[in-house]
Amino acid sequence: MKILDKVNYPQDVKKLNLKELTQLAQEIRELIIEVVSKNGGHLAPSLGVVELTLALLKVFDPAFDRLIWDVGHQAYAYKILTGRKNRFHTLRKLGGISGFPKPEESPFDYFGVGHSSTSISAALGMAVARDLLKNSNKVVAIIGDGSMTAGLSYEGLNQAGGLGKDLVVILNDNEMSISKNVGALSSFLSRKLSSQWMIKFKKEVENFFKQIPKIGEDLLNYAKKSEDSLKSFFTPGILFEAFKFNYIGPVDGHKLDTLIDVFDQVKKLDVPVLIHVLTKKGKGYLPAEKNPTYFHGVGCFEPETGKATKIAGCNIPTYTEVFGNTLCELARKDSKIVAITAAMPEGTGLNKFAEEFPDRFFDVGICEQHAVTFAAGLAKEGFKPVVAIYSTFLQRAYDQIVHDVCLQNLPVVFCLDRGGLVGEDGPTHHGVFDLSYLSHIPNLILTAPKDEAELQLLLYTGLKSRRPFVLRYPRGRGVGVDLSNNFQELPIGEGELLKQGKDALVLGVGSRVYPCLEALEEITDYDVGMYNLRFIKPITKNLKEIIQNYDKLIVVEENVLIGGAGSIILDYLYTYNLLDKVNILKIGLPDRFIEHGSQAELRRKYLIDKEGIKKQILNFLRSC
Ligand SMILES: Cc1ncc(C[n+]2csc(CCOP(=O)(O)OP(=O)(O)O)c2C)c(N)n1
Ligand SMILES: CC(=O)[C@@H](O)[C@H](O)COP(=O)(O)O
Ligand SMILES: [Mg+2]
Repeated sequence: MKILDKVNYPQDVKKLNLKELTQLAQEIRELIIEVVSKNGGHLAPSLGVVELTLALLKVFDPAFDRLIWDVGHQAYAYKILTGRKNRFHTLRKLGGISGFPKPEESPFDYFGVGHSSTSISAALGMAVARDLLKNSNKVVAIIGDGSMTAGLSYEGLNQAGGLGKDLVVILNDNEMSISKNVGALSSFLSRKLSSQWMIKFKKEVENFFKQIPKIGEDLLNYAKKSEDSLKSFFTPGILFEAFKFNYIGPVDGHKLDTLIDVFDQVKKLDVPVLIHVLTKKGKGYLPAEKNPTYFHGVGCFEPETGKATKIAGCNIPTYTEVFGNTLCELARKDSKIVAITAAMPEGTGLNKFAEEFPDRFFDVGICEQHAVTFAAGLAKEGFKPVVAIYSTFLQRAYDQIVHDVCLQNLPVVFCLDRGGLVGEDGPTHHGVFDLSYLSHIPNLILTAPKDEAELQLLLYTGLKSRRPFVLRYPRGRGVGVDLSNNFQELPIGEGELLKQGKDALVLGVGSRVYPCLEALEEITDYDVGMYNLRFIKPITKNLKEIIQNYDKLIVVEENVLIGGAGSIILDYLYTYNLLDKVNILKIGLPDRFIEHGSQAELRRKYLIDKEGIKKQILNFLRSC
């Protein structure tokens, strides 16, 4: 019988002895590999913290203590052991369990996460609340070394140390972000002292002092007393002790007995403690251990080999690939082009640029705010920075876009991948707000290519414009059009009429243009025109002429309706006193957080796929 068969909740874990826990770790890994090989997901991060999770649940009680995972992409074992073992096969499926801790899903998921580096601040808030309420629960934040590169983490550490609160921070250090971790902190953290080195060093110091006549013994005793401070000078402890955290570590994150002992000791303390745990990303599954970057967030694969189970016959490039290749092509002819990512070179497609132009590529770590202002500094000096950050993660750098780039009208090009519904990552990751949070910023040019070829032209245009310029494009493959090989600038603020029609005009945005065209092909009762609204800002300057013959307009976008392209068109009609002459339908996403599921399922459910668009257009035209 499997140990896992008799384990459903943390209280079941507490009953297990070391041997049973070790067996359970193996069984949990097998379950995670089996399910993720079918559903996709964050395999390597989750495999790396199985022992850490077991030790946490052995010592702490998540029904009483607050356990806050940072990002939460590594919490699969935690989900399995907190009542969701029997639903784990629904991971990231529409209607299934989320790939991230989600309070609506379980009380054990105490705080919602998905964007990195929030755990320490949230945990500190809970610790302060606990003390104000005179409660006695422990509060534990579990944060990775990559997430520790974000400034927000230090804001939390700083206040926590200042307040001196009873707070536990567990630093899960696997020396990896998605790619190899970057920055001074990463190299500082990996200054791990091998115990052999320390023992040899101490022996030599002892022998040295013993040779000193008369005072040697006293010096040796003094040295022994100061050994701890000497040691902390060499270990990363010195950094965290500067924040008034009591540093413990580094601890082997796969040795269950050690972890349980350390957690038991720490549980008795009532001061800020940081436990530095060393783990291996992908632990226990060789393909993931060998390639933790690929297996950080992976699609379906064959468990036996780790090989991706490819979607048959699909060789259309992704928007990401087209962006990365095109930027390399442009950078070969323009040495002023530099590229910036916030810890996501592979995800944004900048990995090829990094290989070809290592001196002009910058991975700043999970530091989106810094990335934007760093780009502004480069732009100020005449460079042409391209900042590639997912739409959802750029939300974190809103003020830097306003204050450091647009107000100074600096030529920074922002490439927002994952613009629109992203699918299985769900509400924390859907890039469905960018048209709303960017379109009101003065000086900013905001665009959405209808296909991968237009992405190339807009990227070229953006770099030529020497203006703050945004391209937003969807997760996934292009539509399969031929790519451009001779770039020409697109006129700023001009869209393109794709189809004549006399009864109504559809204004499509980005990824929705082709589904709109396909929908119009099936609408035979009406003669509906189609316009590609490739510039959301500045709105098409001759729009008045374009729409003057229509009394019905339909705007279609993969963005929330509030503040999106449809709102901008409404403002436009209001400004030119056209509101009473035109009936307008806005098709987009509702004022709510969209759940996880496949991109196709979600687009279908929220009526922004071809069928949904067709249905909404017909209902609208019939009602007019
Ligand atoms: C604000 C933000 N930027 C980027 C990401 C994308 N992201 C998710 S996990 C991750 C790396 C996290 O590294 P680490 O904290 O060390 O966790 P590990 O995967 O190594 O367990 C990144 C960059 C994110 N979730 N949030
Ligand atoms: C956990 C996290 O935030 C990233 O791993 C994200 O899931 C990557 O998304 P893509 O899979 O779209 O690159
Ligand atoms: Mg890491």
